[in-house]
Parts: sequence; structure tokens; C-alpha cells
Amino acid sequence: MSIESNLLKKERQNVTFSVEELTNVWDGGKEDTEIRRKVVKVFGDDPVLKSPPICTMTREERYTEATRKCVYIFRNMLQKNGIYPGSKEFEHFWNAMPIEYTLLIHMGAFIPCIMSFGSEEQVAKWLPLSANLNIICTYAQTELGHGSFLRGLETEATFDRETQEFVINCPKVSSMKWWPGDMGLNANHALVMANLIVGGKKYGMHPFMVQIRDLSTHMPLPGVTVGDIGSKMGFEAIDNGFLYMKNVRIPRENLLNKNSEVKPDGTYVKKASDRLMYGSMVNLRVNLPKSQAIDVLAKACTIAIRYSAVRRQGLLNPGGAEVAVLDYTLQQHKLIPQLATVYATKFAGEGIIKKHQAFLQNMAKGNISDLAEIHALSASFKASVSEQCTEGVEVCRRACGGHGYSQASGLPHLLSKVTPTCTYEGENTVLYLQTARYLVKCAKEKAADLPESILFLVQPIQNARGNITSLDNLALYFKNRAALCVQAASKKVNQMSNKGLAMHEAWDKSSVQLVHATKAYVIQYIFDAFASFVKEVKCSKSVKEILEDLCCLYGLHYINNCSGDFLKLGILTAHHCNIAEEAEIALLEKLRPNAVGIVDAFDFTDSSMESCLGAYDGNVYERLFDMAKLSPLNKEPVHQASYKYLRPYLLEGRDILEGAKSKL
Ligand SMILES: CCCCCCCC/C=C\CCCCCCCC(=O)SCCNC(=O)CCNC(=O)[C@H](O)C(C)(C)COP(=O)(O)OP(=O)(O)OC[C@H]1O[C@@H](n2cnc3c(N)ncnc32)[C@H](O)[C@@H]1OP(=O)(O)O
Ligand SMILES: Cc1cc2nc3c(=O)[nH]c(=O)nc-3n(C[C@H](O)[C@H](O)[C@H](O)COP(=O)(O)OP(=O)(O)OC[C@H]3O[C@@H](n4cnc5c(N)ncnc54)[C@H](O)[C@@H]3O)c2cc1C
Repeated sequence: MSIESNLLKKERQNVTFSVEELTNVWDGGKEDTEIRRKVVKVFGDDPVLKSPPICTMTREERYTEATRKCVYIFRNMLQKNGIYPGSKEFEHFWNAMPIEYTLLIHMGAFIPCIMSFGSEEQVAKWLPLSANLNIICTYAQTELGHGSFLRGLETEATFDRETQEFVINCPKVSSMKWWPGDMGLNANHALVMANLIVGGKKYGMHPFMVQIRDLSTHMPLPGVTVGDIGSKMGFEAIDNGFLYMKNVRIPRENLLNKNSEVKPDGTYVKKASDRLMYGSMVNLRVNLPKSQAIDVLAKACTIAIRYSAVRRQGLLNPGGAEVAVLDYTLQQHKLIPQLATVYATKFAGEGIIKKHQAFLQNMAKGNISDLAEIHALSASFKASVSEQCTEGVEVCRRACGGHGYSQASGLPHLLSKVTPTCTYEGENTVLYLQTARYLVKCAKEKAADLPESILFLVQPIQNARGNITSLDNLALYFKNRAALCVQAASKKVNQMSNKGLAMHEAWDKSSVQLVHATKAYVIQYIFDAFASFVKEVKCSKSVKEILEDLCCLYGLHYINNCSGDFLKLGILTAHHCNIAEEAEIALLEKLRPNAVGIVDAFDFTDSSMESCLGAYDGNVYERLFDMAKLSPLNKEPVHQASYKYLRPYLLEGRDILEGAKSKL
């Protein structure tokens, strides 16, 4: 056994709690852990799902491998293993997915969309086809020229009464659809968001089912120009595409008409609120943070913490042995708060998923009164979590020194996967501003008219009592800060508009404060939700203590990073800030011996991380060397480029050196 393996073994011997029990808490119960492991095992044992490491493949190979495996998974594995939406197995399905996948937009964005936009007949027609991969459909909303400002989308769907068809057109280059996943190569249909035009009148954005490729040859249909947008920062396996449509005709029935319809005579009928058009985005904002950001940070923490426990560099005691870098307080200060972020966002996210499910149930009964609240919450939560996780993954990557820059560490892949969560499904700034709109409105309301989650905004500020680092007091600081920030930002908007600025100008001039206030609001939500979870969770004392410490650390780390804000608002004094700083450092020291145990509890398989630094056995150096040997550049002992370009000068060098030698 290598020295490094032994070091991890020792770390595990020092853990003071049951890792298995923490895994159960993380999964949502013992039964969930069993189900997750079962699903992971079925996928892990299947030889069809084996591929070379992604860092040894070209983009084309990665796309091909991911498509091959996903077709196999969706066609052969899901049903066979009881993995269907609504099942427990489905909840844990992400843990079993290959490290790269395609058909995500088809399965994860299009299918939920057809269910929320389609009438019963339309769902009956399209859902079985798409679930069986008989059609592949992308969600085509963003255009080359517009992504955030949806009213600016330019693609048009004009009703032709004569033929009972819609004619789809991208009038300009900027109007072509650009970015949608699965669209470049795989999709033969697109759910196109286009401006509906009937009898010359514009009715705004509506969803249309558009066939874009021939069903037997897979060639683009007449009027359709479609392809892959090219190499990106990451997502090498995914065929994000462009789609340019010129006079593409689709039947009238292809307007997804659960919420609105065009009758044969051209009458436009609105059946539900325009806002439900945005429902699919709320759905994804609620559901994507866990698999696309929080789990990604959890993997980065696993890699960085295991590696930091075996990487020895320098001395803590003069004359002593070299120490693991995790023993440096500064390394703990980088990494352990990231663990706290993983826990806080995961448990807060579960609360939002439950709220969203309740909203969907009410919506089915025709009640959408909670839409504004769930929109505001999901928009700011997606923005905050994607930001925290992206920053966290980069912290983990840099905390691994040089090896963190190597693809073999797995960390660049994780970073390139999490970074776009700040952009897709709503650019974060734009989402924060959406929530700000809601908060400013709420700040003007009477308490009786507000949902419980927002009541604190209009209630009197309460003073903390007792131990300033208790979870109750930390929760109170976050609430007080959020309330004061929202009130200050609202006041600024009012003052600017009272000075004579138009409302939109007043809003823009206050937008820095508005986004700041929204971040304060969502952090208080996350902290409060995590603290409530920690209080209520049923588990042993030792596991509870770990969770309490992580919760406290989440709060303290955040406060210490922006203590200026708490001081400025009069919530904390300089004395409090000093106590908070010391309390954070003490917590790091306390959590340090359990750090490896806490990441072990995530229970990620080695193959789900493809990391030479983060594998369970800690054999980092052997793995790095083995992976380097697999590099395609090492296939031949001498690369063609060396022969072709360098050799003449190297031969000159040889002659000079050998000439010099013969003169000696
Ligand atoms: C086997 C699979 C399992 C799957 C499981 C699931 C996991 C999935 C995992 C992984 C998949 C993910 C992979 C990547 C996916 C990437 C996909 C994409 O990127 S698709 C493109 C997204 N594009 C955006 O999000 C645009 C962002 N822009 C907007 O949302 C709008 O344009 C907006 C709202 C910012 C501005 O639009 P305005 O100007 O038309 O609207 P205004 O005037 O501001 O608002 C009108 C009213 O509507 C409300 N509103 C706006 N959005 C709302 C919403 N979403 N819901 C409810 N109300 C909303 C507002 O609050 C406002 O209300 P008041 O007037 O104040 O009362
Ligand atoms: C990996 C990936 C996958 C994607 N998948 C899909 C998909 O499947 N389907 C799909 O339809 N789209 C997809 N998209 C597109 C994505 O949804 C958009 O890129 C996103 O909504 C942001 O829009 P934008 O690119 O127009 O950014 P822009 O809005 O142009 O943003 C540029 C800058 O302007 C700022 N800005 C914009 N508006 C405002 C404002 N009102 N106030 C202040 N600042 C503002 C932003 O904050 C940002 O800093 C994907 C994108 C990526 C990166």
C-alpha cells in the first residue's frame, strides 16, 4: 500500500461519527441510500457503459460515446430498472449517470415542457414518442441576438388560414436559434419559442412543435439550416446547436395549446395566464441546482479534501515531519466552508422542490396564487447556488496547486460543467433583478397579505440575545440584514423616482443595491432552511453535531466575508465581528479531523469523478502517472510534429554539440 493510501486510511480511523449514518441523512434516509446504491451499481456493473477516460478523448469521440451510452440508458435501462419519473430510483438517477451525457435537454427540458404546454391529446401524441426516443426534441428558445429579454425574441410563427398552417421564419441572422442542447446533431424536432402572428396581430411568445430533420434520412428538412455551434468552454459531449428556419410550415395542431389556442378561423383563445408560459423555466430553476451545481461542488470537495489529506508539502513545526496540506489553517479555511455550502444549498433546495410540488398541485386545481413567490424564490436560489458552487469549485481547484490544473484531476471538467449554470436557464443578474421586483413589491405590502417566507421583511427588527454564534442568532442577523437591505434598495428606487426619474431609470440607477438586497434575501432563506433542517433531523448526537457545526460555519464564513455590510447596517459591532472570526477558525480546527469522513459520506464512486486526485484509495501519484501514459500525445515515442518541424534544428544542434565534443 502506498504512503498516500495509508494516510487516507489513518484519516478514516480518526473520524468521530458514523459515515454511513451521515450518508443516510444526505440521501434522505436509509432506504434512499439503498436505492441509490442499487441504481449506481446496476449502471456501474454494465459493460456497455464503460468508456475511456474523458480526458483522453477528442470532442467527437466524447459526443459519440455520450450519445451511445445515453441511448442505451434511456432505451434499455430505465424501464428495466424501475427508473421512471416519480419513483425513488429516479431521484437518485443522476448519481448513476455517466460522467458525460447527451439527450439531457430532450429528457430534462423538452419532456417537462410538453407536459406543461401540451393539451391532453398533444401529450398523448408526443410524450410516448419522445420517451422512447422515437423523436428527439430540443427546447429552442434562445436566439443569436437574444437570450435574457424574451420579449425581444424575433422568430415568427405566422398563421396561414388558407392552409391551416403556421409558417416559421427567422427574419434576420440574429433571429436564428442558438445554444439549445441536443439541437446541433441529434434532434429531429424542436420545441420552438416563437412570436405568434395571426391576421397581422402579434400575440407574443408561444411554443410550437417543429420537425427539423427527415424521419428516415435525418437530413435537415427544406428551409431548415441546422448544426453544432462549435467548441465551448466545456460540455464537449453536447451538441448545442444553431437553427435557422425559412418558411418552414407546420400544422395548426403543432401550437402547444394547453394555455392558448388558434381556432381554424384564426380566433385567438387564451385559456390561462401568460405567466404560465414561463412555467417550464421555473421547473428547471427549481430542479437543476442539485445535479448541475451542488453535486458538482460536492465532487470537487471530495477531490480537494482527499488530495489535501495526502499531499504533503512543508513543515508546521521546524524540524518536524512534512505535513498534509489539509493541516494548514489556511487550507482548511479554503475547503471546509465549501462543504458547508454543499450541505446548506442541498437542504434548502429540497425545501424549494417541496414548495414547487405544492404549487404544481394547486395549479392543477386552477390556483396559481403562489406563482410570484415560487418564481422569486427559484430565480434567486438558482442564481445564488450557481454562483456559490462555481466559486467553490474554483477554490477547490486552486487548492490542489498545479495538479488542480490538470484534466486528470477531474476539477477542470467540474468547473466547466458548473460555470454555465450561472448563465443558462436565466442569466444570474437578470434573475436577481426578477426577485428584486417581487421583494420591492412585498416591502410595500401589509403583513397579512404576504406569504410566510417573506413576512420578516415587514416585521420589526429583533435584537439577538446570548451567544452570538448560536444558529438562532445567526438566522436573525441574516433576516435583519435582508430586511434592511431590501428596505434601503426600495427607498432608493422611490427617492430616485420622486426626484423625477422615470421608473425604469430609477430602477436601473438602484440596480446595484437591488441585486445586493436580493442576495441578502436568498442567503437568509438558505441559512434559515438549513438551520431548520439541522434542528429537526433525527440522527445520532455525533452526526447532529457535524451538521450543526457545518451550519454554523456556513453562517460565520459568510458573515466574515462581508462583515462590512453587517457593521454598516448596525447589526454587528466590531467586537461581534472579532468573535465571529475566532469562532470560524475554531470550527475549522474542530471539523478538520472529520473532513475526509464528511466527503466519504457523499459516497461518490471513483468512476463518477474520473479524478486521479480524488479516488477513494488516495493513490494520487500512481494514478497521475498512469493517466499521463494514456495521453494520445504519448502514443508514439516520437511525435510526428517533432520530426516535421523541430528535427532540422535538432540535427544542427547535434552537429554543433558533437563538433564541440570532437574539438575537446
Ligand atoms: C432524465 C432527466 C431528468 C431531468 C431532471 C431535471 C434536472 C435538469 C437538469 C439539467 C437540465 C439543464 C440543462 C441546461 C438547460 C438550459 C436551458 C436554457 O437555458 S433554456 C433558456 C432559458 N432562458 C431564460 O431563462 C431566459 C431568462 N429570461 C426571462 O426569464 C424573462 O425574459 C424575464 C422574466 C427575465 C423578463 O421577461 P419580460 O421582460 O417579458 O418579463 P417582465 O416584464 O420582467 O415580467 C413580466 C411578469 O412576469 C413575471 N415573471 C417573469 N418570469 C416568470 C416566471 N418564470 N414565472 C412566473 N412569473 C414570471 C414577472 O415577475 C413579471 O411580473 P410582474 O409584472 O412584476 O407582476
Ligand atoms: C451551456 C449552455 C446551454 C444552454 N442551453 C440552452 C437551451 O437548451 N435552450 C435555450 O433556449 N437556451 C440555452 N442556452 C442559452 C441561455 O439560456 C442564455 O445564454 C441565457 O439565458 C443568457 O442569455 P444571453 O446569452 O442572451 O445573455 P445576455 O442577456 O446577453 O447577457 C449578457 C450580459 O448582459 C447582462 N444583462 C442582460 N440583461 C440585463 C438587464 N436587464 N439588466 C442588467 N444586466 C443585464 C447580463 O447580466 C450579462 O452580464 C444555453 C446556454 C449555455 C451557456
